Amino acid sequence: MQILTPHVYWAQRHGEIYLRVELSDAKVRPSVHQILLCCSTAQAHGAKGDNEYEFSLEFLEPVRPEINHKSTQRQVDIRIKKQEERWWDRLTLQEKKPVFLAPDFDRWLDESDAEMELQAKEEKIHKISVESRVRKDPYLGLKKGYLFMYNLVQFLGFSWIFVNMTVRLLILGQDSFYDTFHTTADMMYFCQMMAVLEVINPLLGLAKTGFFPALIQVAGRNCILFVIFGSLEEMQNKPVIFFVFYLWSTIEIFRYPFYMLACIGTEWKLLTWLRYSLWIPLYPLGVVAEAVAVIQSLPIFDETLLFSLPLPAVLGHSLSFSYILQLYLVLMFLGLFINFRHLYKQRKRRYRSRKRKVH
Ligand SMILES: CCCCCCCCCCCCC[C@@H](O)CC(=O)SCCNC(=O)CCNC(=O)[C@H](O)C(C)(C)COP(=O)(O)OP(=O)(O)OC[C@H]1O[C@@H](n2cnc3c(N)ncnc32)[C@H](O)[C@@H]1OP(=O)(O)O
Repeated sequence: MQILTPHVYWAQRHGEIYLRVELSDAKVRPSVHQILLCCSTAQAHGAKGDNEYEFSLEFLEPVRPEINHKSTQRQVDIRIKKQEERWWDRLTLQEKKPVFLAPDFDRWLDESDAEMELQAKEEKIHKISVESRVRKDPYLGLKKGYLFMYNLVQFLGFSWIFVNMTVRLLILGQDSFYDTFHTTADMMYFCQMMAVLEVINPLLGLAKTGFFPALIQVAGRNCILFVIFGSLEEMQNKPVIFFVFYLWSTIEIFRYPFYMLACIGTEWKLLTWLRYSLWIPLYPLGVVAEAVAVIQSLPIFDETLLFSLPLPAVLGHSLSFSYILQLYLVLMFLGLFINFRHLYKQRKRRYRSRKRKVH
């Protein structure tokens, strides 16, 4: 029986060499020593029938001694690890390619494609490790359950306010503006007191909300609700309350259900779009409405001297709370800027990562 040389096809990745030997039903005896691969196959079926086949390759750079090989009915697949993870310019030490060797176009990648493949593999491994770390959290179910209930309660509260105001507007028209506070304030107090949890949640690692944006949001609204509307009876029948409450509840009836779905790993595209788009007109309108409320309250604080700070006689009797509110007016627009930027980034991040997932 004569010894023949089989056709060998090759491809590489940064860390590995793939060889495919076109022989069927081969019993392979491969051995690799630093850079020399000797491969003999006993009694294989090749193009010239049953024969003994043999080939050897002197690799461009050192490889690891372990060889992974698998014979199938059609071919022999050999995988060899490179000693150093590096892209090779060619397979063999000799510049001239042996005649039995050819590229394996089924596996062939050029260097940049292989890099992208490597990157995709690393990203997949990273994702799996993050997911398994998250899965390891024994309280995950409890945390999600708590957040789900919190969001549900807020959704119901704000929906009640929104529906109540809408129905009253449809029935009473503009007259409904004047008693918004008396009909909805209790529920708004409840929802906004609960909203303090939105500042605490990120501190406890329960939600991924930004701490400062949440603080600005909750502190800003509660200042308007409790200090301006709650403590000044003269403000409580002003139409501005209608606009403030309506703008607040309009965003919340979309934001909380969006979070509820996130807690159970679901998403509705339209709801996501509304959560990440409605704030664009609503936020500035909300700040303007709140600013109008603050401006309307200034003379009332001056008159009633409520919350005024006592001063030494040489400086006058007291400092009206309206001065603090004027400073707050400036802070409001600073808060608007910070949160607008935050929400803009959240929107961009959301749509950028969604686009990437599609490809
Ligand atoms: C230091 C003293 C400060 C004094 C401040 C003085 C200045 C005050 C100025 C204040 C101006 C306020 C004006 C305002 O009251 C006017 C209005 O509200 S008008 C109505 C329109 N308003 C809005 O649209 C704002 C609504 N509010 C918000 O969007 C949030 O409160 C805000 C904190 C601003 C942003 O939210 P967040 O950072 O949470 O963004 P995301 O929604 O993208 O969430 C990020 C990820 O966290 C997950 N998450 C968040 N919360 C929950 C939750 N409760 N349950 C479950 N999951 C939650 C969310 O799913 C996101 O996860 P992922 O990234 O995986 O998608």
